[in-house]
Amino acid sequence: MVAPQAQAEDAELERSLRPRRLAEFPGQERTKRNLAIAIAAAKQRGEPLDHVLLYGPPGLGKTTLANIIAHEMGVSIRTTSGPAFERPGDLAAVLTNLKEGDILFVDEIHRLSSAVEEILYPAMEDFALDLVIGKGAGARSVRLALPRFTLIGATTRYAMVSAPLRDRFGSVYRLDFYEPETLALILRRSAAILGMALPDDAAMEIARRSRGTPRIANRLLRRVRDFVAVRNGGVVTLEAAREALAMLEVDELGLDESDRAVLRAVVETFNGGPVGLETIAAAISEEADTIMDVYEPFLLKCGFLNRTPRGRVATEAAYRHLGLEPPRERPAQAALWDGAGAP
Ligand SMILES: Nc1ncnc2c1ncn2[C@@H]1O[C@H](COP(=O)(O)OP(=O)(O)OP(=O)(O)O)[C@@H](O)[C@H]1O
Repeated sequence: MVAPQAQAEDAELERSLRPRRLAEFPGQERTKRNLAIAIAAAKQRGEPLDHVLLYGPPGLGKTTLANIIAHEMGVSIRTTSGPAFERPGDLAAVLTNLKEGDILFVDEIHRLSSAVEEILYPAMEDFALDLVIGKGAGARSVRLALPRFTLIGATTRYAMVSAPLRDRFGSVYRLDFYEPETLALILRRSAAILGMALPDDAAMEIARRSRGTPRIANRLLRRVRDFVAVRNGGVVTLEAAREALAMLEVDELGLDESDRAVLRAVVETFNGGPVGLETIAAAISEEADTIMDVYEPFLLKCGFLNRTPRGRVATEAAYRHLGLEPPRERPAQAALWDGAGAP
């Protein structure tokens, strides 16, 4: 329920709820301020915007921001993702089809293969495509000019974007989890678009339980709407919102059964850690990547987990959240590090 990745049922609604302009996009103030200046300057010079890298956990608005940038610049956007490029030729075909000023949005850019990345370097730096014609001794390289375009890359794994690729982005922005007040604003806007009356206290209640993530906030709003349609004559109240969220087993911090399973594994199965990610993944039959991208960032933010050189360690707050008494002897946490690999 609170998985921040997009789900099939989200797609259509997400399109209708996506803000189209920077001014309609609440939150991420630092990123917005910098982007607004970069966009205005590029427009003034009549040049394409410098390449932009956006990173952060899923559902925080990377795709939305890419579309907003295109809209604000008044250019077209071509959306694709890292794994879609199997061979260098796939990327070359997309690049040669761009028009001057267009935006190429590559989601999951950390998943580009190195052969495909090689094509991207001269494309980003010199707007050129280097083609090798022929084989062996007779092979020669030909340079084709490309239209000047803007690459917007998005990733949930900044540390997995290779250094040469990272260096070619003119600006890099990290998206942070949203504060409940900002999510409440987003919810009120979504409710208005959906033609729903949403009292402030109910908006705050849903916001607090949305794991700091707009995608989850919008999804919970939809569930509350369904719930009140059946149980409360279509009227949203704080009580009804609470009841709906309790039925979904989303707790007061927004943690769902899967988050709690990760915490319980560290606390109960591995005595509070330190324990490696792969081991936690095996214990709860979940992909290590999913834990790293989806569950762990929020558990770190809540202060329930710490990353140490020897693995993940549960904090006292994690024990308390699970209704358990923290042990007296805690594992040595002197060598804490944040390990996220982010600047
Ligand atoms: N600041 C915001 N204001 C309003 N809605 C937002 C905001 N950020 C995200 N959303 C909404 O949340 C949903 C998910 O956003 P988006 O697809 O941009 O996230 P993402 O970071 O690209 O996720 P992913 O990494 O999974 O692709 C969309 O419906 C979007 O409208």
